[in-house]
Amino acid sequence: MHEEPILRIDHLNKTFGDGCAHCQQSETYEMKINYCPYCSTTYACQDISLELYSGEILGIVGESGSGKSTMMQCLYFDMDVTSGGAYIKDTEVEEENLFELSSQKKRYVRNYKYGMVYQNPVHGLKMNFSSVGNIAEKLIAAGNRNVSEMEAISKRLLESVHIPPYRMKQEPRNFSGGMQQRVQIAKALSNNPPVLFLDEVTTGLDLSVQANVLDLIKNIQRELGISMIVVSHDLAVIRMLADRTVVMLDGKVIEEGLTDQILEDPQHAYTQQLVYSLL
Ligand SMILES: Nc1ncnc2c1ncn2[C@@H]1O[C@H](COP(=O)(O)OP(=O)(O)OP(=O)(O)O)[C@@H](O)[C@H]1O
Repeated sequence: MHEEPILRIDHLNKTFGDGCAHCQQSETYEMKINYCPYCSTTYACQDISLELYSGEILGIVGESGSGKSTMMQCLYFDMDVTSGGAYIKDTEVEEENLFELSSQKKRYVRNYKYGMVYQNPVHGLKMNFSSVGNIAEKLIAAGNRNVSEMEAISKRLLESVHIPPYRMKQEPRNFSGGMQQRVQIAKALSNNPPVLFLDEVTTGLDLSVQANVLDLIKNIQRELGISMIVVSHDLAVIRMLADRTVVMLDGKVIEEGLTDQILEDPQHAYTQQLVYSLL
């Protein structure tokens, strides 16, 4: 299945703070963790290079604070990177570093090439819009102006994530956590993006609801062949979804490989700990 990647991340760095003489010397003790106690700078993502291939689910696993969400937010242009590049297979922006695009081109990538599902639905949904209205908002951002067409697309998408028709005109703030996540997924799928980012989408949901959302994601991937980056601190979630897995610790990639391989033969001590905790 693997030829040219659909998305390539190249030496991504994201730092919160300006650094100091201590932490800028990269081999000091402090840099083995990602926080400098002298100047409070956090090196949230350090030299991350990854490839996402067409039709695969790439899992990113790591403990809280390892830099997973920061990486996703940089990719989705929610925050600026400190340095590095990202490249997507697309005729409009081929060969261009996505982080250096004009804001107009970034909007194009965000609206047509990417979908994002946040851990907290508040970040992905307008809680005072109806569910249909939430999806229409994304369609409008991509230039659609035909009201009846937008309504039809929205209803079809909501149906595909099992939102019953009588709830489609309701505001997601009155929905359960699992339903809110399903509306977010429907919204992220509008405009048929080739790449979907999912950040801890089942964290905080109870186990049976988690299982439903994970099944839904797996089915969507099978039916639509969308490439996905799925972030979770929970290796059980990654095991269920991901074809390949990347393990992050203190802002760095410490191990990557086929998910089965990582599970059967983890190399890094931290990965071994993660895998054994599943047993
Ligand atoms: N806006 C910010 N300002 C300063 N530090 C930040 C900011 N956002 C994140 N960080 C720090 O960057 C590091 C990585 O955080 P990040 O949220 O990416 O980790 P994570 O692996 O996604 O964990 P979690 O799932 O708990 O969010 C942490 O040390 C965090 O405190």
